[in-house]
Amino acid sequence: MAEKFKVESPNVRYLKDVIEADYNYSTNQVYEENGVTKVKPCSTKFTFRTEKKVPKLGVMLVGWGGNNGTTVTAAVLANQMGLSWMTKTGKKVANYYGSLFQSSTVCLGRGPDGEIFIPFRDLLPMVHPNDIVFDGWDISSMNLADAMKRAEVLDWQLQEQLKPFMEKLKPRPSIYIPEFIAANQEDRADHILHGTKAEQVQKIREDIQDFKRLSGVDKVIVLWTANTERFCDVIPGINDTADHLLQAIELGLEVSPSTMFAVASILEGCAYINGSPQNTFVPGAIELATRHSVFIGGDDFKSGQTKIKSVLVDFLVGAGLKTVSIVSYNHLGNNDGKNLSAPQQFRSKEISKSNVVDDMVQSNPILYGPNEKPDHCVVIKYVPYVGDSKRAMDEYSSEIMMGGTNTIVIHNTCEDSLLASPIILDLVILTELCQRITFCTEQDQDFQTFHSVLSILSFLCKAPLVPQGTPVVNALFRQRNCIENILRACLGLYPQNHMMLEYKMQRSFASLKRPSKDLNPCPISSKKGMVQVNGFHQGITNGHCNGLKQTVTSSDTEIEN
Ligand SMILES: NC(=O)c1ccc[n+]([C@@H]2O[C@H](COP(=O)([O-])OP(=O)(O)OC[C@H]3O[C@@H](n4cnc5c(N)ncnc54)[C@H](O)[C@@H]3O)[C@@H](O)[C@H]2O)c1
Ligand SMILES: O=P([O-])([O-])O[C@@H]1[C@@H](O)[C@H](O)[C@@H](O)[C@H](O)[C@@H]1O
Repeated sequence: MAEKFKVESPNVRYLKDVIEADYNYSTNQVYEENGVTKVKPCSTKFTFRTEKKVPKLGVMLVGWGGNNGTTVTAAVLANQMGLSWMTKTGKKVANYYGSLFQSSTVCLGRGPDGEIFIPFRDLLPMVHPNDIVFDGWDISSMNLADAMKRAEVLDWQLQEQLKPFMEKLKPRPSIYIPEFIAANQEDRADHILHGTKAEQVQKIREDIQDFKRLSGVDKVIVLWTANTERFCDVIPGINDTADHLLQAIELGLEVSPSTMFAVASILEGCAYINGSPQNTFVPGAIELATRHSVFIGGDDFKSGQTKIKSVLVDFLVGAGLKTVSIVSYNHLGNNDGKNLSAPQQFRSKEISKSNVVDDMVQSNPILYGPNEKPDHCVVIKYVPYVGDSKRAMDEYSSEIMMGGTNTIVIHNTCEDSLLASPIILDLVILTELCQRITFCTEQDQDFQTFHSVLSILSFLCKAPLVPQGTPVVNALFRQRNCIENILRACLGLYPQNHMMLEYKMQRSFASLKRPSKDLNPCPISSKKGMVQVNGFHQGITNGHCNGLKQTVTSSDTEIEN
């Protein structure tokens, strides 16, 4: 596929199969010396390689018959076919709103007419969601059309159009261990595998092989969007190492269904993503993924209430306002809410929803003493009538100057599955892209992949899984910038620093005119040429051109706008 744009740089090479880019990775190392805090700017030269060929991607969903599984499948089919449908508020058209890659943009840079934005998905060759082939498993035997109806997420006119396609999709029988999810899920479980744990893991592996063979996809990614499980105890000798975990499965000891799926996926060389909050990735699973150089990621889609929290608290603490109380309440009536009405399953979710402000709080010792953190209360109630339309109510109280208090209250109603579905797409598309990226440094010239624990997925997860000993970042825009800047680095492009110095100087250096072939396309220094407007030094006020002709002259070029 032809590139959407070309980076004009001697550091970027568009080769037959890869885009190769040299990139200076700049950081600032801080250390104490003789009681003095010292900062040392450092730069490491990376060379990135991104394979240009986008594969045919297969995605196998665990929990395919659930609200998220049916909704994301239906959304892709509707977009593939360009469906539209009538509702009481008028015509609706299939789209991918809520997807970082499909519906947000990145700024390439600035041209004579201002900043140039492109769709995030155009930054590097990526899988388009319309091309994804779905398959999966569910403990419920319902075909996807009936399951979509059961989910009560999508408008009926759309469901009617999709029914002939969705009813052909049938989940594969799955692993069911009752004590890991709420007892209220039992009446749903009519489609389960039997046999030993080892036999069930083997069957899941065979399912993956079967899907690959029948669909002709080039690669498969497995994603858990089944119900939230209770946490698993990490037990030495059982799941603390890869070998112990494999042995525990052979011996039929305590291993959760989600971890069994993870093992099966890893052994099949398939990336595995956990969209729920339970601790699927016990140490043995992480070691196994690392041993097999397979990506794993999670935990728990960051879709609504928590996403807002990871922005609002970042803003408050970053603005020097001391958030002292956070209460996050929500009720919903879908099957997820029903499963979460059980204490152990709720506890898994409470943990993932509660830790999301830790990094922001710890970033500001002016406001917070050691180990001091805001009161933080998470409440989830199951109210069947509201279905997938989650009602979230949040209250944020912060201490402000001179003993004042600021309280922000938010009410947020949304179809939970319509927030989660685009996140599922972003998770698998970003994971697949990362499988095509390798890099080396001047000091270590053997090309390597990202670490098996794919922490770049953090933007999409409530409880980011990161390599042991590395920092957990929850602040949403730091997470988003991480993704954007890594992808920009694969193109030799600098991060957006937002300094806009060229517009804050008395003697502008920026070449605002479209760089012609004989002009040095890079900004050029100017020895003279104050910003003059008809002889007067005048800026542009309030973002509006003052209507006067502004001419900036310099030794090499004349800029006129
Ligand atoms: N906004 C969101 O919807 C959102 C956000 C974050 C996390 N999540 C998590 O995503 C998961 C799915 O959410 P949902 O709304 O689709 O729930 P859901 O209950 O509608 O779907 C879950 C599906 O998993 C199936 N299932 C349960 N155990 C299984 C097993 N062992 N193997 C295969 N299938 C199994 C169930 O039969 C059901 O069809 C939940 O864990 C939820 O907490 C959802
Ligand atoms: O992502 P988010 O909106 O903060 O959290 C959501 C919870 O509020 C909701 O109760 C639960 O059912 C969803 O699975 C999701 O986890």
